[in-house]
Amino acid sequence: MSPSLSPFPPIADYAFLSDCHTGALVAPDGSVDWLCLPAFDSASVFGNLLDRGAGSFRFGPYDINVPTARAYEPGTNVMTTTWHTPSGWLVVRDALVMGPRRGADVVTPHTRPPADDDTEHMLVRTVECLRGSVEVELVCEPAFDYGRTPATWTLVGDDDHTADATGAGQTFRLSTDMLIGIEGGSARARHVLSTGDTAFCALSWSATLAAPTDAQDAVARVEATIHFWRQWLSRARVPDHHLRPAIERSALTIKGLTYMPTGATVAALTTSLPETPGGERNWDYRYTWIRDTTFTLQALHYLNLDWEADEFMQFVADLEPTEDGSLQIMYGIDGRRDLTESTRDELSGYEGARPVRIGNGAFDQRQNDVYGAVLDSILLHTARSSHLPRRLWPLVESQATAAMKAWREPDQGIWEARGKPQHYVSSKLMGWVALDRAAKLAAIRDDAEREATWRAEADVIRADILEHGVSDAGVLRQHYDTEALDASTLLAPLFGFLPGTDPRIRATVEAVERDLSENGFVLRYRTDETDDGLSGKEGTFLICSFWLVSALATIGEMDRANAVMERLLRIASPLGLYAEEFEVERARHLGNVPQAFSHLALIEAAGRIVLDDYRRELSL
Ligand SMILES: OC[C@H]1O[C@H](O[C@H]2O[C@H](CO)[C@@H](O)[C@H](O)[C@H]2O)[C@H](O)[C@@H](O)[C@@H]1O
Repeated sequence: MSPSLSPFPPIADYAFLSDCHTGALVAPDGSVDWLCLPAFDSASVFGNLLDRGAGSFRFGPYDINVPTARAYEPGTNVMTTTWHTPSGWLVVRDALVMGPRRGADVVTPHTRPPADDDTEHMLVRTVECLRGSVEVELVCEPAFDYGRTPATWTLVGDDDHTADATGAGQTFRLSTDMLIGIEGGSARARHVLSTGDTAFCALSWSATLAAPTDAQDAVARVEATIHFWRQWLSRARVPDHHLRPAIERSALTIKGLTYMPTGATVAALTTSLPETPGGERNWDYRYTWIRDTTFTLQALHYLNLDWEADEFMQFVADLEPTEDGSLQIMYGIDGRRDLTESTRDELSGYEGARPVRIGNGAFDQRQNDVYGAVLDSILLHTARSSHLPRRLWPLVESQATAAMKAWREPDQGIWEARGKPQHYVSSKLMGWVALDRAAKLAAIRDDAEREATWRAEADVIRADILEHGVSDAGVLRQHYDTEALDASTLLAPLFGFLPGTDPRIRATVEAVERDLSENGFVLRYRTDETDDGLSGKEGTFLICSFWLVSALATIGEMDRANAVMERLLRIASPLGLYAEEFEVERARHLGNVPQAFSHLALIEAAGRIVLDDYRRELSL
């Protein structure tokens, strides 16, 4: 389907709202095209993102679809859309409501703020007419269970201001100060506002279905949400630098991808936004990857948001391991282990990209980097809090033991290739990270015996990589049986496997920059050189481009690092968001959005540019 004729808005045009239980995507025309209830990984009730008949909720001026301006309320995940129509001006504000923060503002990084779980399970949309007179419309057309079940509407009370939508065993309530009419599966309202008039609508899905009583109440809830996000952000230490707005938007996005009840984070808000336009590289990212989340923790620690990271450590410590004692590579946001993948073949997919996948078949893959990711986080946690919590020690032992057993084996690698297992260099180097960090943790515990065992194994892994994983040109390669490049080898300097002064690191960074880049954006690998078990060429991978910034900083090439960073800032979405990939030819975002990987790597890259030494700042 030609993008110019596509009924689907570009991926980068969506605004992201979150209440840290679920999130919504709002299209420029004021339509909520993605919302899963009650949690990130629940079935969608508004799924227009993946099929134009799978549910939407529009609120905005009647007959005008292109807004004048869209922006987040500064320092928040609350959206403001300004509309200029032939007859006047409107401002709409959209928020997934967070309740007021009670108690004193907490300043120490390790103290959990009080009453933080104040989500109201409610989407509130307010409108004010600034000048003239404008007709506002509301069209709420849910389709439960990823579009399978249209809503049955029931008016509540006798004033036509409240209606319940039911389907697939779920009910939510629509409340508004406009008069609701029911037409089949949709609830509709239209109302003319004049200068100074306000109106609101709200969807609520908590057990009580409590809703705002009037527009003033609705505005107060939006204000409370603004206050919540600003208070949250005020606790982050963000460098005073021109990168500050990008760091702040990334911090707010990462927090917005966190599931508050457990502290787990989702890799992205969405499922099945294609990595290859019209292709099969469509994945469900609404789960918690150990790798993605432990990388996120680094970013949170860097921002001084240690208690957020502490929550996740508790989540990891409580996870149910597999039969051999190791962790899965990913879990549900509630800690569940089974994420069996299925397809929803009745959905068209975004711009025809099929299949739409629910669940993720990678959940039981062998990916040997995961032990290093966990142990690096535990060391970071220990360094930041100046002690190694006793309940984490069994995890250190089990992950180090698993890494000792696993590192010699081939695996699916950090990119979760669905092809033949290989001896991926980045998996081996994360194996080195696992045993290096385990040895350091044993030293902190005065356990000389384990320290010596784990250090000796780390040395063996390092020697193995340097013998089998380096090409004749002195460049780290993708796996032991190929000359192909892979951007994940940039992790070598970022995790301290070799220093930036080592010629092999310089050669690797420069090879990726020169041979794995398109117009300065980095591919994770070349799909024509790598059998990942899938068809189609993908876009450049944004985390890899941010890694290049960080890696260039480690080899002292600050001008080049800055140049790549500035290029990356220029391709951010108009609201400062990043999807997973960027297609250079058409200058568009691809893949799931917003993607934690991209935002957390932005924070690390910014940290390395601003500080020159990110890990020193992390006290490692
Ligand atoms: O490319 C194939 C794989 O793509 C997805 O994995 C990617 O996303 C993960 C979550 O951010 C990330 O941890 C991984 O490194 C990426 O390659 C997908 O989830 C996999 O099922 C798929 O095989």
